[in-house]
Amino acid sequence: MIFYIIAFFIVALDQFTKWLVVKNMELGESIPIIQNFFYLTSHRNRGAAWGILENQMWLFYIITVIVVVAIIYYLEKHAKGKYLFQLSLSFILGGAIGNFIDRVFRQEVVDFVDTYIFTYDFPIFNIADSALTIGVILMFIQLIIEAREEKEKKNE
Ligand SMILES: CCC[C@@H]1OC(=O)[C@@H](C)C[C@H](C)CCCCC(=O)CCC[C@@H](CC)/C=C\C=C(/COC)CC[C@@H](O)[C@@H](O)C[C@H](O)CNC1=O
Repeated sequence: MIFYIIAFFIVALDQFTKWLVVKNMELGESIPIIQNFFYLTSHRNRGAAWGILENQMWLFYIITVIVVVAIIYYLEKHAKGKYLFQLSLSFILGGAIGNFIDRVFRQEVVDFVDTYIFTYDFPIFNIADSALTIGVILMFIQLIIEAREEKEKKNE
């Protein structure tokens, strides 16, 4: 249950920050937070990461619904007791729902985190993307731990 609450807070934080950006910033406006490193830039994306599959909204609805159903199924059936796995699923769930709300009500995703990693202007993203990426990383860590445990069991 706690993991649905985590997902809810991620959605709430994501939607609140996007609302602030839409309400207080012009499209394309950029506010330097840390010169040459971190800016708040009001941006919209009609695609997925790096703007791929632009305007394929139905594809995004289908993928997101599959992702959400799969996560709830795993949280209920296979992730009991594996807290890192459950945490990764709640982060991915929150991120997917956050961007889904944008896609349904705005037909585009609001992005505002604009970082320059060295000179490369990394794609502008949002809280939902961060939660998705953190969730994906945590899931990889969980899978590596499980693979190690399997190996140790075999070696015993
Ligand atoms: C993060 C997933 C993208 C997110 O997927 C979603 O919504 C999911 C729930 C639904 C999609 C239809 C399906 C995912 C397609 C897979 C994908 O895309 C490969 C992802 C790689 C990823 C490692 C996991 C790298 C990093 C990305 C970025 C940096 O993220 C910190 C760039 C984000 C900016 O391009 C920003 O404009 C994106 C915009 O906000 C819309 N966001 C989405 O489509």
